Amino acid sequence: MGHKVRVGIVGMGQGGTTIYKTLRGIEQIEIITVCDLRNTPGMEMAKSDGILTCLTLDEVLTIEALDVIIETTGVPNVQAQLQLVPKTAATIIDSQAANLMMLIIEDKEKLADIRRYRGELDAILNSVQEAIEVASIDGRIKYVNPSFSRVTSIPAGQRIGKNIFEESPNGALARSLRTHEPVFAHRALVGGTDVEVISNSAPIVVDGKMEGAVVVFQPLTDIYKLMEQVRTSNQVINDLQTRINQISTSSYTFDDLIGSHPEFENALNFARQAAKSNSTILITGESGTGKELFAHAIHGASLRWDKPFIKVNCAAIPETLLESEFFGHEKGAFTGALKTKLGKMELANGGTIFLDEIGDMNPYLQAKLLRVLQEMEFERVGGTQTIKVDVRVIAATNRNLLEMVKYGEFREDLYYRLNVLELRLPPLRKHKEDIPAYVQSLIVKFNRKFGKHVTGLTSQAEEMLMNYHWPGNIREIQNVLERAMVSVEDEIITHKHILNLINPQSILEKETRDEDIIPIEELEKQMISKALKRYGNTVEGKKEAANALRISLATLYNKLKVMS
Ligand SMILES: Nc1ncnc2c1ncn2[C@@H]1O[C@H](COP(=O)(O)OP(=O)(O)OP(=O)(O)O)[C@@H](O)[C@H]1O
Repeated sequence: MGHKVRVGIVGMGQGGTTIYKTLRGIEQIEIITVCDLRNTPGMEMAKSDGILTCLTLDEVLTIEALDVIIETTGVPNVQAQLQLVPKTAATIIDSQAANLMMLIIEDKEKLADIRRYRGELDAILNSVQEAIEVASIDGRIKYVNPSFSRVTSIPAGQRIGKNIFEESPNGALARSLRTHEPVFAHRALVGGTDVEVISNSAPIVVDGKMEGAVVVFQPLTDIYKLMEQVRTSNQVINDLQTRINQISTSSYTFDDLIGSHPEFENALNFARQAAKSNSTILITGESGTGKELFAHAIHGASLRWDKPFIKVNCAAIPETLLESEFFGHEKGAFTGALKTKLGKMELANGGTIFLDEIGDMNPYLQAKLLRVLQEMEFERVGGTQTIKVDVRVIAATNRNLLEMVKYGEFREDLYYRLNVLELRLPPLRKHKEDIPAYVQSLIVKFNRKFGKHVTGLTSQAEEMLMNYHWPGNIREIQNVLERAMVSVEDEIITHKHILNLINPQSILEKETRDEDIIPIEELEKQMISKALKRYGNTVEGKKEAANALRISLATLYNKLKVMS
């Protein structure tokens, strides 16, 4: 390689600086000096590059062996002085020639800029998921990005050069070209394909003149996929929410149980003992005697207190769902089983499952439950994997299971499995002495709820409550008190507030005490109304009532006719 061309630049304004910047990147050129009487940014730059800087042309001219001096000042004096430099010493490029040089350089720089933009744009267009297509104002397709080909399966080569008015005359792009307006959320098939897309298009305007248009679109399937993902995520959130709701660590303790009558005390003591063991407990008692409350308290006092307490109301779940409620199901186990779902048994793992209304469980499930109680293992509906759990079972019922066993309505083996420890809760009428304490606690509770200041009840009202039969037990006394508290205006509840709230028929029933002898006919009436109260006045209820009374349904209807 020959020797480098040694250059000096006179005038380091904008032009000189541009020339400087360009020349310094060229390997065959060595910039020896730059010159300007002002300290321009170009001078600064050269200084920091380690180039000799001069303030006057004279200084430049003292430097020997410059091959070329580029003059960019355009100042006549300077030009004149330079003309005197002998051609053999250095070639002078004057300001005109330098201007020309600058124009060429600037153009080259612009081109480089454009190339850079183009590179960036290509990278963007190639990386977006959306399909992009550009057409010129006459409809000629000029560009499609790779996503366009992915979405439509049309290779770029088969699309570019064609006319959009022929290919997709009703698409958003053609429409924007026709109307000169943007188009939003246009749903259509991409021309010649069955790909449904949703597109947005806009005119391309250069210097106020529309030169073409661009369309951006996504296949609906992509959007559906996204929606599907959103739906699945929502499902997960919902599942977790229900799980959180289901997993209630029990909220009641033995301290919440009011009552000091010996019969109630016995139940309490028994329950406290039972809480310490892991044995299955069967809680029996009429409706509203506090079976659920006891179950909570037992769990709360057991070693499992910090683990889940899961309640299943065996009567409330439709029979078809009961099995999946209990054992969960695998995805696709049946129509509608879109996701794998954990059953209550799995949710209760480590804790306690409370099987309320166990007497209402269907025979098929009774058999399944028996196996779970024996082995503590089961399979999800539609699943093959055996799942092992450690769950304490507390069951409750207001029905006479032993009797149901006798009549084949409840599995005997299951009954004995459940009835390891039996906690019998006395009906309220058996521990009436506890009524004043209940009432007092309810008054406190409802004062808070209704913002009242009731202090108690008259002795006549209290006597009325004591004499009542309370078929609905504590739940009923709660309802009666709540309604009385709504109507009371003073601080004392009187018998008038209560009179209409309790069922006089029950007082009548109460009056025939156990030891009284009453006419058989009367007893029959009482038994029939008791049975109907228990099973309900519906056709189904009457069937069950007839069953329990051991008479045919027809006989029951006859007797009811006579009674009314
Ligand atoms: N000993 C008690 N002290 C205070 N409140 C009680 C007591 N027993 C029950 N209760 C309250 O009485 C209501 C009924 O109790 P719970 O739901 O436990 O009865 P249950 O026997 O499970 O009834 P069912 O068989 O109808 O489901 C609840 O509001 C409960 O808090």
